[in-house]
Amino acid sequence: MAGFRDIDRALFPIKSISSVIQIFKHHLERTSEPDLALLSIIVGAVENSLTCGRPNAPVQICDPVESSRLPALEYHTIEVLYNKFYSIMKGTVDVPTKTSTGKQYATRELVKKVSDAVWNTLSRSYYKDRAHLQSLYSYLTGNKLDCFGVAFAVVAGCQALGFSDVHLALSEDHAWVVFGEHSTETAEVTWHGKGNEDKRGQEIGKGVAARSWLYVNNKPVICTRAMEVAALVSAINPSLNATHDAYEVAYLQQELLWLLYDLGHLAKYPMAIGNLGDLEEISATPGRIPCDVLFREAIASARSNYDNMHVYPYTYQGGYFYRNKMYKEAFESWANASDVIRKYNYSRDDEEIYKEFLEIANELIPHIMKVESSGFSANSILKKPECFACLLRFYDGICQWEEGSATPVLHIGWAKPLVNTISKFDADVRAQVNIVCETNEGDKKTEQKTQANGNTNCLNNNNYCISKKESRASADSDLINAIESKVISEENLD
Ligand SMILES: FC(F)(F)Cc1cc2c(N3CCN(c4nnc(C(F)(F)F)s4)CC3)ncnc2s1
Repeated sequence: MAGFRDIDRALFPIKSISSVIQIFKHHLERTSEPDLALLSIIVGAVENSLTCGRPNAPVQICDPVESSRLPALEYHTIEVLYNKFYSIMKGTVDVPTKTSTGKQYATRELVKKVSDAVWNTLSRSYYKDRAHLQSLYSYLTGNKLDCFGVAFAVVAGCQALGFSDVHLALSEDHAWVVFGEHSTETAEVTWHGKGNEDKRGQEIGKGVAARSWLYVNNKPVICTRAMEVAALVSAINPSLNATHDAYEVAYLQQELLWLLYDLGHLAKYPMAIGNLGDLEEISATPGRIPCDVLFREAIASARSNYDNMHVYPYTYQGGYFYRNKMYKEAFESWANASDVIRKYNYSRDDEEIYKEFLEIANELIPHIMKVESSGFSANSILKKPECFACLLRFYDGICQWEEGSATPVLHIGWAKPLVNTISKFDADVRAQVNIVCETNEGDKKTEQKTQANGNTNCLNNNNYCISKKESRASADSDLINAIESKVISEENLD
């Protein structure tokens, strides 16, 4: 059992962010296995003291990184919690003594027992989506964990019991574990969403559930120990309240993410790179690559490691472009996000990404239209056929997401902003967009059409065609007719 090393002790009492970073550096660079429980307790304690601490404590105006802005974190405090975690795990799981053959692999029963040990020590009822419930500090001092926190606690518990084969598997909105000699076994260990029966102990569905975004088409992030450290660092939540972040906690998270980035542990973790990009946009670190490069690296990682089945890398990038008024680029990112979601069937477990697309379609794009149509600049996106093409690709992806799904996606609330948006583009701009339809035997391909006047725009050619009759149909009237007829039929249903 890893536990405290002398060098960790030497860094206590923890009085500054930089000593927390030193402990992580030590665990990542000079140990065989970073101790997940120890690191989670430490950052949980720091986050708690700076975000949930005594509200009327005297706020010292000083450099939070080096000074004693942190209430001193005593070694003893951490040690008590660490030993408590270890005894909970040791107590509820009768681990067979090390077999003569040495390496022992976890079994489904063992994983389920550890999940039960965590599950049965959570307090009865609490608001599961609250902030600061992700760490072992929250678990050990308040018996509260969010859904990610339970999965993380199970992996940390298995590590404490000596099962180094149990690792965290992460989709964009769920977490589970892999284990066994070849890490091919999978098990649910936590709940997902509201009002869903948990499936703890079961293996990850291969059937219809696997086609939903929630399980990212069996392309989850499979963590190494160091990537599990990256997950706990990503889960650090600097928010003080709805409008303010605790500066020191955000700084700690940003520095730890750069430490992990430099060691190569974010290379296969697109969301962690996106988190770092968000932090860099807020407060750029001198001498570091700019945030827009990080968002592009996250996309490249998802494309090369996860068969481009992840949506968030594109919505991280789209959000960045939107906040920086780079609307043409934002449309491109959102169309690319839509090209990912079109490959899935929509299921009831996919609410989180549904809300993401709904906000883009019904809040962000209408806001851009309003802003752009108030100005008269010739440079307006309303004059750009490639912007219109991206919007059609964006909406088309959502339509195809719905096709073949048991649950509908679109409803009248989508149609009004959609029609309003499309009608903001003049007919001569719209007519410059070519929809290249797939011939029946064609496979999915991207056709790059070159316009008479030289600008190119493309629509990923998928099996959703707006008009089969001719490949140069002016798309929008068919699309609007199609949507209006759907809306009318829906209204008749109501
Ligand atoms: F484990 C679960 F169940 F919590 C699933 C995970 C979520 C998540 C994450 N997130 C979720 C996505 N997220 C986003 N923040 N902004 C996003 C975007 F919409 F701008 F793209 S996506 C915050 C960080 N960041 C690192 N790792 C993970 S693992």
